[in-house]
Amino acid sequence: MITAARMGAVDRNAEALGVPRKQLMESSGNSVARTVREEASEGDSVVIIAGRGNNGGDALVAARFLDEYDPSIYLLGRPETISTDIARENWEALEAAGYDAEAVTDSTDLDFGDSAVIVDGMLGTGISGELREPEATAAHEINAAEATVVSVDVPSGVDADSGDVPESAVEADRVVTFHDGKPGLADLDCEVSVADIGIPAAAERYVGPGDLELGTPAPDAGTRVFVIGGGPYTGAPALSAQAALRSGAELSFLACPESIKDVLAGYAEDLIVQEYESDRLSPAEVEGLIETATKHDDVVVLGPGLGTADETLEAARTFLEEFEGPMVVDADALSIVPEVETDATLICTPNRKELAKMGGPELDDLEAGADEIEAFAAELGHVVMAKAEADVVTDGEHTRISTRGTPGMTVGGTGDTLAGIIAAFIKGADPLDAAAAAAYANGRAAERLDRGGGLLASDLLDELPEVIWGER
Ligand SMILES: NC(=O)C1=CN([C@@H]2O[C@H](COP(=O)(O)OP(=O)(O)OC[C@H]3O[C@@H](n4cnc5c(N)ncnc54)[C@H](O)[C@@H]3O)[C@@H](O)[C@H]2O)[C@@H](O)CC1
Ligand SMILES: [K+]
Repeated sequence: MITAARMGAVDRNAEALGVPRKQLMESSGNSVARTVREEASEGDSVVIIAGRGNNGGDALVAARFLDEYDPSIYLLGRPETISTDIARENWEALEAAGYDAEAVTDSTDLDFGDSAVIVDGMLGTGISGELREPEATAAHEINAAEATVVSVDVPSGVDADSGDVPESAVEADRVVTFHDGKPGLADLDCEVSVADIGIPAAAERYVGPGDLELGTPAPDAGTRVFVIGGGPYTGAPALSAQAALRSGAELSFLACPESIKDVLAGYAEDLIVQEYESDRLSPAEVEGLIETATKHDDVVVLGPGLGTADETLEAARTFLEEFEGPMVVDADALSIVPEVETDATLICTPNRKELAKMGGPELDDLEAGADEIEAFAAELGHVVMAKAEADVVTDGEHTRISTRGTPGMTVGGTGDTLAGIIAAFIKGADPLDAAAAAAYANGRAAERLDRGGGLLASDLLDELPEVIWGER
């Protein structure tokens, strides 16, 4: 099953792989025509009703594959208002080739005659709200006709994600949906078939610009990120906190020992540093940290630079068990995740060594071991983002791989920037989508900068907004 938003992302990834939407539209139209041929007999008449979006574009393509029925083609609305280039090009192709194609603005002009099959290509996944005119009346007429109704992708009006069926929606006999099943079609009382339209498997498997678009939050998401890190180290938490800001977080707070407060604050004036008394994180601090994070509805990054002192790990464990909000767990805090019982959403970001230390698979090649990582995430009950040349991100059910990035990223600190980006992306999002988008952004930032060697994690910071808002 695939949601409309994810479908849009996969479709964009396909385009980046060299399979443009217009090519997919050609396959979609062809597969609709195949179903029409199953329903129509020789000499039957076929009517095609196209809306002004890509759903209509699919239907217009189908017309070219149905010459044997000499179909009557209706476009709902004026051709100038067709909303996408590829749909318009398919309309113009029909006109140029002399098809019986007519634009109607008043649906009462539709004439189905004694048609055997009506193709409903009015609205697909781009619908919002109740059907408007001329679609509403057209749907009414379609439902009143005797013909077999073949709907393109979804019966027009039905919400492909939620399954909401407004009263005005088309009642289909058959639906030809594309690439994968849609959750909103599961309960419909009609025959639904899934057509393979030639989207490469890599468009789902490997993160691309579509994942970035899907996983990037709205600019007004208002996320406050709270990095709990530092003690023995200072660079790591500062990189995470700054990466979160560069990725759209509204505020980045850092909790750290008093002894390093000035060092952290000195890295950037944008960081807000909240100190605690002891030299490293210890159980005494936990209650106060949870209170702060809960009060501000924070996304927490736990781990960067914390060190592995027993009392620190004890404190991290209590934090993980008691804080209920979303958390990115990195570095030293990772090893305790398997022992922790929590309903909170954790995104764990281990490298190869940390993955093994968590009890996960020992792998040289993460991509080759993606299934094992997926099984480990399922057992763990959290999202795992395993980092190496290829990053494997999985929620235990679905797995995506990021091959973005450069060899220069083996430099220290690029995992800390990644943790900060995930934190900025995660609020209200599907954690898998957020993590996949973050991996893409971090890797792309490096790709844009790479001059062969000498990359610094801090170089990525400036580049992140260019990638996230420039390329999405
Ligand atoms: N995403 C993909 O990978 C692919 C999508 N394809 C097709 O593209 C469709 C989605 O296309 P679009 O995003 O252009 O959207 P649609 O074609 O579903 O609808 C967009 C049009 O409907 C109008 N509209 C929206 N709400 C309305 C309402 N309540 N009443 C009347 N009109 C309304 C809009 O103004 C716009 O003109 C899919 O359903 C599918 O058929 C295929 O071409 C193949 C690949
Ligand atoms: K439709």
